[in-house]
Amino acid sequence: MTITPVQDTPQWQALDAHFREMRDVHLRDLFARSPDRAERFTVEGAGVILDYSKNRVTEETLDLLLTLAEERGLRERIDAMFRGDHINVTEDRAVLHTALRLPADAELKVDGEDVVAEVHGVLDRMAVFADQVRSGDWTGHTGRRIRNVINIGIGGSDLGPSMAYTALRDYSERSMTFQFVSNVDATDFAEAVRGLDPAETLFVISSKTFTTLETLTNAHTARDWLVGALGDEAAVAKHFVAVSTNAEKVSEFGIDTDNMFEFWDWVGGRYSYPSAIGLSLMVAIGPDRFREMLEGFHAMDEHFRTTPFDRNLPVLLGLIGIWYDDFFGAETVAVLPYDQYLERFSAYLQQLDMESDGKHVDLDGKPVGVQTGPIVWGQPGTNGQHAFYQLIHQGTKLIPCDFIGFLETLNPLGDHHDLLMANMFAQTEALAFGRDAPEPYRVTKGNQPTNTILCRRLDPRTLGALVALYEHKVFTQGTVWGIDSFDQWGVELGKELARKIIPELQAEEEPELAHDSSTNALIRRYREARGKQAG
Ligand SMILES: O=P(O)(O)OC[C@H]1O[C@H](O)[C@H](O)[C@@H](O)[C@@H]1O
Repeated sequence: MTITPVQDTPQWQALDAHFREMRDVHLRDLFARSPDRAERFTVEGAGVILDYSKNRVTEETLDLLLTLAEERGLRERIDAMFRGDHINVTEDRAVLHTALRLPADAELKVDGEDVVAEVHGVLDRMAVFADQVRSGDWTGHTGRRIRNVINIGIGGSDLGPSMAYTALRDYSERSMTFQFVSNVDATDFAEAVRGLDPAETLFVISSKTFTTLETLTNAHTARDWLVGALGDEAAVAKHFVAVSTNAEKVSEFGIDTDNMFEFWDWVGGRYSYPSAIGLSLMVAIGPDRFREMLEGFHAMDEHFRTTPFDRNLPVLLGLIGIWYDDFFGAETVAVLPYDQYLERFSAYLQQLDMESDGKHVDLDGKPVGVQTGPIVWGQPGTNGQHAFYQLIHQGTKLIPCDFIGFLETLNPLGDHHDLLMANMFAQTEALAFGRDAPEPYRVTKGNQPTNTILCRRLDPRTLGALVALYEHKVFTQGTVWGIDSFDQWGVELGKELARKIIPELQAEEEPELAHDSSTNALIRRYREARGKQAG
């Protein structure tokens, strides 16, 4: 494949010229010029409304960005992804998270396999298991019903289910507890199990590869905790289930593959929570709600696949992001949900976006000549307003923001929701238009761009649509940059070095250290303290 560096395309150069005309244009003027701007720059799809009018764009900007997307082959790439082509080139894999949410009567064959039948086969098994646990039919080793579910996993095998569980807590089984242990720091496990009765606790060991250091360490610790308390190795069968693509490693660990829920190498870790990786979530919210969530994902998938780009939410979100990232030089994007249930949403998006588009070479392996994926961050509103918003309003940086809000609340208490939403609307207004004042320190210059994303209410369907919106935004951007959004080689070096350092920390004899002087000294200092702690 030979891909033209994006900055060498005439469309990019046209955008560059246009940027020089646009960089000092104020949102005040853009709104003054066209009274129907909000109407023209609002689109809706899969139950999600996107008002992108408070962005520093004109119709011309959008035309240029849309032409760029077409020139970069976005249409063909979307079709290739949904078809199951091996678009993850460095790992030679299909990228088919969209197949996880196809309805049962859909058809998709990939590499000779009927993907839809496989997906629904696993979903049905998950549903049977989830119902058994929820109803108390699945009992622990001593016959007690399961009251606590702990998912052990990290990265994509943790962030999706934990974010979605938090987001959908209102729909979850309140008589049970759900926890997510990820960090290899023992504190994570120790605090999760504090006060829990092992006889009532189920561990879901989630790992695509089943080789991840953190997850296997936590899984072994969990097994020791459980077997130590119940006094019988056989207890593992009733208290451990696995979610993985790697049956061999699962049985090596000691989990019967009858208690394993499968997914496939065409599901990337950070795209995996609509697969069996969502098992703990399904136990929490029940199979019906889980399927509604998949319908929401699918609705946004279809919107992305079939809607013309000028009305396509993920495409617009992606292209507007590129406008700031590459032309205005914005380094970050803040995602600010005005809903407490979405408190983990930006942490989830960090992996989705930064692991996907944090790349320095294109599909041909040549250095990318432009900035790729942004730094994603954020906190739920209104908390952020009393913390970091000051910098967005009056600092020297350009920080594009996505505001996410809901027209209805799940907790209608007094006038809380009016106050919450008033704050959200006020922020986007203040950021766009600012305020003049005689004292320089009071001046708020405005012209800070925002997207407003509105949905009716936070339910499983809406959550699915929102996640898919961001998945496809990331894909749109990766396609324009010409990078592989589906590998993550950058995480390997640190893992390899850690594997080398572990025995150096643990060796009885002083090891020969061949790192740089800083790393050597840090290791020696740690060994010294470790020796003292042991002594
Ligand atoms: O699911 P696992 O195989 O345990 O992988 C867990 C995570 O670890 C890796 O380091 C990757 O960076 C992530 O993309 C992945 O989600």
